[in-house]
Amino acid sequence: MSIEITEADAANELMRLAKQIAHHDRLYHAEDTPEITDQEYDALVRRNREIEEAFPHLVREDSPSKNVGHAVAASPLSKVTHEVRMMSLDNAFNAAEVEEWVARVRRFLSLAEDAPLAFTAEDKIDGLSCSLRYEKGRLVRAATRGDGQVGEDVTPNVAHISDIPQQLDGDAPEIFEIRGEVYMARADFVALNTRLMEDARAAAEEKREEFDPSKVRQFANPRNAAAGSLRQKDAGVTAKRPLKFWAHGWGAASSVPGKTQTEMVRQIEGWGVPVSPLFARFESAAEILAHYSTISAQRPELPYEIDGVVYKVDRLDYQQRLGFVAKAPRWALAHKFPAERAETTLESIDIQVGRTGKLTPVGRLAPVLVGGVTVTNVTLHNRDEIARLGVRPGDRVVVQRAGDVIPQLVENLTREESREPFVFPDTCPECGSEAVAAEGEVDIRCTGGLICPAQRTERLKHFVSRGALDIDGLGEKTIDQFFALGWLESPADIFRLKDRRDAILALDGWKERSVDNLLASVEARRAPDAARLLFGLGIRHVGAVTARDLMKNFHDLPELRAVAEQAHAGDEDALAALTSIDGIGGAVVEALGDFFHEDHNKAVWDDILSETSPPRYEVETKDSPVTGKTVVFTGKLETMSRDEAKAQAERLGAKASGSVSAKTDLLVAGPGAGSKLKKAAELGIEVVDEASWAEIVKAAYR
Ligand SMILES: NC(=O)c1ccc[n+]([C@@H]2O[C@H](COP(=O)([O-])OP(=O)(O)OC[C@H]3O[C@@H](n4cnc5c(N)ncnc54)[C@H](O)[C@@H]3O)[C@@H](O)[C@H]2O)c1
Ligand SMILES: [Zn+2]
Repeated sequence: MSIEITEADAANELMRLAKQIAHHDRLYHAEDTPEITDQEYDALVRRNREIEEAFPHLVREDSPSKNVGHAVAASPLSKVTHEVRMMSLDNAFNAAEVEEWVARVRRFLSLAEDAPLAFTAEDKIDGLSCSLRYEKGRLVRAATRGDGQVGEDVTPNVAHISDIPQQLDGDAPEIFEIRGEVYMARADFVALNTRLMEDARAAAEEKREEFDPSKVRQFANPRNAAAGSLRQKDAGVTAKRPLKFWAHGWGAASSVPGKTQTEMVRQIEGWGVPVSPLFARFESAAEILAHYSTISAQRPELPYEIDGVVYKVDRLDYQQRLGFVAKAPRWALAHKFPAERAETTLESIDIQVGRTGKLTPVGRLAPVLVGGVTVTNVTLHNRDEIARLGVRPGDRVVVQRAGDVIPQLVENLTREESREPFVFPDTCPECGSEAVAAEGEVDIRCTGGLICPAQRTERLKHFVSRGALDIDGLGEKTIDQFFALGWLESPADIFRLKDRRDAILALDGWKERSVDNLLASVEARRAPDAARLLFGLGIRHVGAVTARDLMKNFHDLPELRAVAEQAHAGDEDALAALTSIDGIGGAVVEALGDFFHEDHNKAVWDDILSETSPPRYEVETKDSPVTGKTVVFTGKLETMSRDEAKAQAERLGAKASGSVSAKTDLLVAGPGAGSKLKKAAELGIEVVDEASWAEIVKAAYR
């Protein structure tokens, strides 16, 4: 993602993000009462990272990218300084990011592409990190991570966690600090919340007070429950909470009895400390990604919550060489499950005006990570959709994004019938023209047409696009810039850019060659294809195919306009001339009539035709065995659309018809052909399949 902000804005935003993230770190790590979801938090962290990557010299001393967790200064528990700093993990949200990490590791170690490189992979349990210091195999101190340097002493508390042995089995080194996660199983978490509620109810009854369930403090998730239960001044409270533990690493150690992560994890297990049952060793990126899929499939059935899979480079000498960046090891990566649904705040509803004048409401969201990408906007489609969801700025909403699908707003969590609904504007926010919905349509459109700036730039972009005039070198940014300079008031101005050669050259980023190339591609369209030009005007209902159908019948643009205007004025013959064309119906006739009814459209049209001279439109035909014959297509075509097949037939000088009759010469039948195929057989008409048809077409062009 590229960041498009000025340096001053970047510095400001980094300052704001540092404050915001520190605030949420405190609520989450120190108080176990997060105010925003993890997806919203992760989006803030991502944004911070992206800006820092774009402006490395602006990275702050107090940058969230350098800090782990939260300082424990205010904690009532005693403090423990970690001998070896406790770290966080870098995140990946998709396979590509994992592969990038593997490639980075290989580059760092200068490993050849085929050199062996093994990894471990295990589920990332959602609890809180805990360090257990064993001396001569005896547990002497347990501590939370805190800010990575200083944590809280929870030695008396872990005495109540049966997964944590007071004495290790077998031979342990002089000093060995086991690190892992204290967590709460899902069922225990649910039971705990239920018990907290019941206890509060009983207490209220005893005191003969009114019971208000909304005042009872319950835990938001098992992670917060585990943290809140472990970090208790009174270890007696911890004793009543069903906490568990598993190990995933180590810190200070007088000796390390293994050469790989795998050997070490098995050793720790051998000392009687649980490790993940899903821990395994793999030989490649593909294999760890496969394990990720296996674990994500099992996730719903696991008795505890996990939020991803952790990969580590297996060889400890490699880990040593890779070392650390900022706050995480280079040799490990957390591949997080991207939440496909996330909660956030709808901050405002903006109305955007499209090329055809359609007013589209866009929801601006507090940034949130959904499906692994930061989402800040969501389309609200139209007025009806806003009414259906009952959304207004300020509402808490659920956003969903699966795969590459664009994000959708699927639910409003703040539905209160009493509040005033959002009022959809009845004027265009761009030009102030009236905005109306046509009979029976849900979409609301600006009636400003080519005088509406939103429609003008969008129409210009469409005008030069591939399917229309196809002018190289006039990209969206250039159009926006030229438009802002007042150089592109109407499409015809494109053909007058040659008079601004020096002015363009004076702009940033333009060189003699690029200006000459641009002007040359404009000149190459002085005699444009009439159907493409017509399509380029962006008249409603006149798409590329319709534009071609119209031009095939009227051959030049002034003739088309004359007929359209006559039809609009009520001329029956003109109307019939239009509607007798295959594929042209009332909507097209009405749209053309409306277009030529507006003076500003007529002016644009005349202007374009004064700058260009499209040659008479003729469908160029090729000689072939089907020239002059009638062809019918039926069944499913696999390599082309029905429209394309018909266009091919026309270029070969054949007539494409929709029904089989005695006049039919050839039937092209794809799979699923039914009655037409039967009729052709009865009439003794030649039948070929799609492949043979393609051969006929190819032969004609040889
Ligand atoms: N909602 C909020 O306001 C808020 C605020 C702060 C943090 N958070 C959440 O907390 C997380 C960030 O915290 P973090 O910095 O501890 O990072 P993290 O939890 O994403 O990853 C680092 C931790 O993962 C743990 N872990 C679990 N399984 C592991 C394994 N197999 N191997 C190694 N480590 C393993 C370790 O304890 C390690 O410290 C994010 O998920 C974030 O969304 C939320
Ligand atoms: Zn408008």
